[in-house]
Amino acid sequence: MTTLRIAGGQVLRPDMTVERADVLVDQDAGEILEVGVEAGVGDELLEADGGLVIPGLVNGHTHVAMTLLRGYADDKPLDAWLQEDIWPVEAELTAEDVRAGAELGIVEMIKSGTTAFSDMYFHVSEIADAVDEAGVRAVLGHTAITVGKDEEGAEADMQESLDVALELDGAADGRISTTFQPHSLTTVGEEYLREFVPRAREAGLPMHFHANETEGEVEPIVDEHGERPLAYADGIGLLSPENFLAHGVHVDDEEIDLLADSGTGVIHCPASNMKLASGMAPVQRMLDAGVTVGLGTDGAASNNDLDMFDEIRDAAMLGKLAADDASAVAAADAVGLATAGSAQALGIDSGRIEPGANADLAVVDLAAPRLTPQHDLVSHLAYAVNGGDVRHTICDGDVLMRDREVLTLYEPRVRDAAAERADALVERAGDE
Ligand SMILES: CSC[C@H]1O[C@@H](n2cnc3c(O)ncnc32)[C@H](O)[C@@H]1O
Ligand SMILES: [Zn+2]
Repeated sequence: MTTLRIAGGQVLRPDMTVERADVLVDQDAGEILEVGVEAGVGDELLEADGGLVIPGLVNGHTHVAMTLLRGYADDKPLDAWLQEDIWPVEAELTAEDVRAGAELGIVEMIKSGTTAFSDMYFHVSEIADAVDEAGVRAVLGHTAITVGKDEEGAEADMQESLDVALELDGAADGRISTTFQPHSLTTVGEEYLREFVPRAREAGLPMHFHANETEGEVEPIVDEHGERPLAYADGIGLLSPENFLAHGVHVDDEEIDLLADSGTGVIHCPASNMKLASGMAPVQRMLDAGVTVGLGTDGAASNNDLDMFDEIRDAAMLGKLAADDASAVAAADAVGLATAGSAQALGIDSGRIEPGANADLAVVDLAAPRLTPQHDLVSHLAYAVNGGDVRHTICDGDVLMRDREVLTLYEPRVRDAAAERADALVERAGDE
């Protein structure tokens, strides 16, 4: 057994207390072995003096390759943004573009302490290769959209979502798991959901979809099906403990109960919801009802970064505004969304520093003037830390970033390649 000792720091425990401890990791198994001042010596040492060891953050919903479209189209609501700007340029994306965008997004996440992400996109084998090389953990899938397609095209897209999920599950030495992905309840026709959701369930595939993101998405479902979106989703078999939806902004009390009773996870994306003016998710009400709530950035084109510390702060701030209550979505709750909450929704054993859990960790350097004094480190994680404070990132027992240097991907090459591909992509789209 090869071991890594993360030594000299303070550690965030699952109950949100902080204690002085070392963390000993079994690098072969990729698991945490021991947490404590007496933790064994370790074959390799990672200095965490003056730092706080936290679970690697889990970005529960993103479109990682959309880093190429960061800053390409801003200041519009969801529908106009997708239809006028994003979908036309995405139609020009090549597999090589997706690879370059995914690598850029993964570097950004490693640098800001995120060790796992759940993604919805296409050219998924490119994203899987980037994940494999970078050493992070990911829940991947091909997203199917049937609106605007003939029957053959729609069936093929749904089938591809099933096939990709079955093919890539367990890739990258088990760091990749997969989901079946109908894009949303309005962009996939009912007949396709009714055909493919039972097939995905029979194949044992978890499902990931967008739902209840905007008010404008709720109305057509009520008009067409005579019920709210999540009652409709339940009737189709989309609600279950293995499945999770992104957004859940416009959910009423009955839908919150459906989510809690079915065990379906919700990935809250506060920055995207604010930027697209989609609305304010009732996060505190969902937590009070027992819904599993995680946190995600959504794509970099609607955020516009992949820093989960920003997302934690946004979740705490927006949660208070939504509840009209300054005690809502308290610091520890917001940190919990980005760690245990997302991990539970995604079905991965990360997001907690305990023996037996995945050795997915980040070390936050507490030296910045911004982090002084240190009355309450959980408060700092929620309200004052940013991604630039992360010193080391570890996933599956391997050190991916040491002293702010990413070891698995060469950052300057990744940056240059992505910038070049983004420019060429936008030029191609402009020529259409
Ligand atoms: C076909 S891959 C996924 C698809 O989703 C688009 N997308 C990005 N952000 C959002 C969002 O907030 N709601 C719905 N769809 C979104 C992305 O551009 C891809 O086309
Ligand atoms: Zn999304």
